[in-house]
Amino acid sequence: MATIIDGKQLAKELNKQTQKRAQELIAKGVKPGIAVVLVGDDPASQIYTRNKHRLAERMGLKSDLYRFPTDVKQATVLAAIKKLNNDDDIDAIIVQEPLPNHLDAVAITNTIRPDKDVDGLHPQNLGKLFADQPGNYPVACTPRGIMTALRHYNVDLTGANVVIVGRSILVGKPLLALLNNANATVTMAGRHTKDLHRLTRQADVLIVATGIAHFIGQDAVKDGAVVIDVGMDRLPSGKLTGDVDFDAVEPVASKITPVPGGVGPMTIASLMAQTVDLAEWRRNG
Ligand SMILES: Nc1nc(=O)c2c([nH]1)NC[C@@H]1CN(c3ccc(C(=O)N[C@@H](CCC(=O)O)C(=O)O)cc3)C=[N+]21
Repeated sequence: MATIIDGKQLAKELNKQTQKRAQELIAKGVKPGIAVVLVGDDPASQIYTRNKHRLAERMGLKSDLYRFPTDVKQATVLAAIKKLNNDDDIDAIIVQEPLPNHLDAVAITNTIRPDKDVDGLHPQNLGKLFADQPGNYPVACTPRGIMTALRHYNVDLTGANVVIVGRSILVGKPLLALLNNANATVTMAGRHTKDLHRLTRQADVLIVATGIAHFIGQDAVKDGAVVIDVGMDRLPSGKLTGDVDFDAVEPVASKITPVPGGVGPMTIASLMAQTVDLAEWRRNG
């Protein structure tokens, strides 16, 4: 029987603190603002966009959505970002991933002002993270939320064997840096990894971000492992599920995140916290 890592509850506590910090800023005449650029109709992005907008409004933050059709031109997206870069009411800019193939995602990312880059995707922010530089800079919200959850549930990372399955710039790569900076021994795996299950069975902490429903079953998990599921997948029935077969893995894990109610709410709570951080940092350094 594993301890369930209750991301929903933990997010609630974090959101309370963020709301308090936001209210203090608002009292000083600064209303933290977030702008979301959404292209097309990716289902995970739609869940994310809806939930974060709802929470931002509840916290009294400014939350703007810029929605474009799938066939939008590169120049239109770049112009929207440049306008947001110069808008003093906007502290945080998100460009939802995935972007359609005809858009140049690298050029788009590089256009976002680093001090408004709430996803921590700009090479300047990623570079600081990989160099473990001190100081204030944004870090991708899902990795930030996962680190908060691991800390809260007293998962000892020093010397731990951590295996990350999934190498995306939004989840896997920043997690690699954060965990490495926390003295874990990190292995990055992906679809090309040979004998993947033999590798995942060695993990003290297994983090899965593949986007493939129930990719990890009981045979892929070591007894007593901590299992973090970043997946946000739909079963043919339409039900929301994760990359981990929760019912099969929960009996062998020591701690495990559910989907929904695990990493997702922590991502959104981290996004709100980091939006307030950016509002403070941009004004006070
Ligand atoms: N630039 C960028 N940054 C992202 O962080 C990003 C992105 N693009 N594109 C899409 C994915 C997906 N994502 C989610 C975050 C939270 C939930 C979430 O709140 N999940 C709830 C779902 C509850 C419900 O069903 O509404 C839960 O897990 O409990 C979902 C999805 C962030 N992403």
